[in-house]
Amino acid sequence: MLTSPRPAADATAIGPLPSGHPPVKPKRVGVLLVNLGTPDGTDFKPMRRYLREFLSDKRVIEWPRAAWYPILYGIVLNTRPKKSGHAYEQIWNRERNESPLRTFTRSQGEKLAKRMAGEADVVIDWGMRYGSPSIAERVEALRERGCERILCFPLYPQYSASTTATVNDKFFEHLTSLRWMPAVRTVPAYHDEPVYIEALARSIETHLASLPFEPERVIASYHGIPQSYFRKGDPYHCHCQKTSRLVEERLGWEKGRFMTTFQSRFGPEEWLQPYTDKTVEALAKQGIKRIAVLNPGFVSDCLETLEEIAGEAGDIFREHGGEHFSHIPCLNDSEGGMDVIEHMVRRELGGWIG
Ligand SMILES: C=CC1=C(C)c2cc3[nH]c(cc4nc(cc5[nH]c(cc1n2)c(C)c5CCC(=O)O)C(CCC(=O)O)=C4C)c(C)c3C=C
Ligand SMILES: [Fe+2]
Ligand SMILES: [Fe+2]
Repeated sequence: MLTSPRPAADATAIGPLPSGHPPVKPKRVGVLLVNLGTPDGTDFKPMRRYLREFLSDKRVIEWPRAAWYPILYGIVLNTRPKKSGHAYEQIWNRERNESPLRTFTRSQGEKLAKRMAGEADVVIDWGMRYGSPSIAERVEALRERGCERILCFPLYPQYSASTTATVNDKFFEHLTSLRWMPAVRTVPAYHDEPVYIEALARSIETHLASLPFEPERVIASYHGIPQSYFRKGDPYHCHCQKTSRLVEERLGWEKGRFMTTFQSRFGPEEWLQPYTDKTVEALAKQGIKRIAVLNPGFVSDCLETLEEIAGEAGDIFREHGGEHFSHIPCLNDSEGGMDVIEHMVRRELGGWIG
């Protein structure tokens, strides 16, 4: 729990309380940053617990339960925890014994609290859709501090039902259990916000300037979703394309140097294309020797960016004749990244603060 240093409002301002009255708390405004989630450890048990919660979510896997559960419980949860645990081991933050996603999310919360320190009675907290700290736990912690208004911020620049909506679902689900429900708001997608586009463009320029080579192609690789979700009306694909178009316009490069792809296929369906791994392979085969890849859809580096892109995609590129591969880090808790988070929070708190 991260609080601005201003003293709390005077809780006794309403006068003496009748006996048996529950304690009166100072009125505060809470901000809850929520990212996807992460296992508590890389061993089979915590991995299975996390994957079970994640892959049981109907917003993530939309197949009928009667078809999906036999596969989930019969195959996926017996095989994937070991494989994923091994992948997480490659990127695990051993100092804190946690995944990078949790480390970055915590740091974003702490840095946001410092940036909001001038605001009276604003409390910043963070949680995860799957695993810990849970949304319910952190909403309760905010209410304990007197937050009668809560802004829930799903940390996804591009909206998808499989990410943004499921965070909001879980948030609202907890509210249904409360007698005294806080007033709530949720932060919308910000795929085309100028502050976000500028932060991405600058992170690309800064990173490229630090490289000993000049990439012939720079690829914006987004997490994919099944094409069927897109056909049912999920705006995610359009949000990704718009982010890429705006970044490309801002960079002002020659046409064709900046590309957009989709990574992390899961299951037998067709996912959004072009696929990142296939594109990287094709570029290497075409004789392209130098590329850089960024992940604009991820607010923090995580398994999908550090292992799948910085690791695997780099290997694929080199195996097929590429020579220089560089991963451009996510905005994480950088100044530019924090500018984006602070901008969105201040805008969405309009009328609640200041
Ligand atoms: C049908 C399956 C999946 C959909 C749809 C999906 C959408 C989606 N996911 C992210 C962001 C992240 N996904 C992460 C891991 C991950 N995603 C899926 C499946 C779907 N994702 C799986 C099976 C996994 C786990 C991989 C494993 O452990 O084996 C992560 C990484 C979490 C971490 O701790 O590092 C993120 C982040 C987005 C943005 C998205 C749709 C827009
Ligand atoms: Fe995912
Ligand atoms: Fe589209």
